[in-house]
Amino acid sequence: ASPCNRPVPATAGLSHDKWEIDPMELMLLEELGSGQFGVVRRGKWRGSIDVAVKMMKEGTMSEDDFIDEAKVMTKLQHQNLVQLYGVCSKHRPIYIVTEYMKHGSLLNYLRRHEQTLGGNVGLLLDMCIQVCKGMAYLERHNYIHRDLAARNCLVGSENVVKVADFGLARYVLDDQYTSSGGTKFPIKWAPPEVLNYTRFSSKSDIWAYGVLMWEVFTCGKMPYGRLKNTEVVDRVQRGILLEKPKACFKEVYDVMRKCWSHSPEDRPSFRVLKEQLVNVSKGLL
Ligand SMILES: CN(C)c1ccc2c(c1)CCN(c1cccc(-c3cc(Nc4ccc(C(=O)N5CCOCC5)cn4)c(=O)n(C)c3)c1CO)C2=O
Repeated sequence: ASPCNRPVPATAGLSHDKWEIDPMELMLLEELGSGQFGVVRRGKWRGSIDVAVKMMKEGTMSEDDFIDEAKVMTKLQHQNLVQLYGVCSKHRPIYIVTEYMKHGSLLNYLRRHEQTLGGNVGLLLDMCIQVCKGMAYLERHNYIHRDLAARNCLVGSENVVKVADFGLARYVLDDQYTSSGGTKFPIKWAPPEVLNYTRFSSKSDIWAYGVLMWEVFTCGKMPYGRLKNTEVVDRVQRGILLEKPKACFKEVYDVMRKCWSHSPEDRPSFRVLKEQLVNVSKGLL
């Protein structure tokens, strides 16, 4: 019974936020690298579950807004999305705890395995289709990634590819990253309406997805090579597109070009794109 002798509601204690992870249940292991928010380490949750733990560096993230959003993000569940398990928000720095992907970023994986991947168009196309499936799920849930690129996808065992860090761009405090004039803004993955009005949508994710396909079929080359951001903006505004990668069939390049239609309405949805890519894949193999 409670102090005032009123019966204790059966739900007491269960209201503990289920996206809140008890840091006592986490064992931190080696460092995996560092990103926008600071160091990320591998860890074990409840002794056996492999996790990655982002330890939020002070001043890098609008934490309260993120903690609110975390409730929504834990509900986004798909085999091609890196799962958010929860947050440790009762201490500072806060931790973001996600599924662990043992081969790291897709970009580094492509660069490291260019010799074996370069000739395997079927595998490259399959990686693109996996990312498309994850993005189609986000699109269905009206969730915009805002920074889709090979560097923000992760690779697990058996060439499983998953989309990571979706939606986090909204919580970055570094305006070099958030403003389109900033040095860290992903200009090379941005469509005209984002360059001009920072108007993000699932159709701006589609443009970025086209660039991701180009990254995959070039095994991790830098789009537009060493061109300066101002030169890339000028080309994109004038409708000059990335060239066809050598390893790429014309059908696949035609899909990329559709993703780079100048007006968002002319770009396909991820739902439509997935059907097209699966058909191309059946046709080629
Ligand atoms: C605002 N935006 C878009 C953000 C915000 C934060 C981040 C990112 C974007 C993307 C980068 N990033 C970040 C930083 C550091 C780690 C992770 C990161 C790295 C993982 N895995 C691995 C595994 C292995 C290796 C590795 O060392 N190697 C070398 C040997 O051969 C195998 C691979 C690296 N990472 C992993 O599973 N997660 C969930 C996150 C991540 C991804 O999460 C962030 O933390």
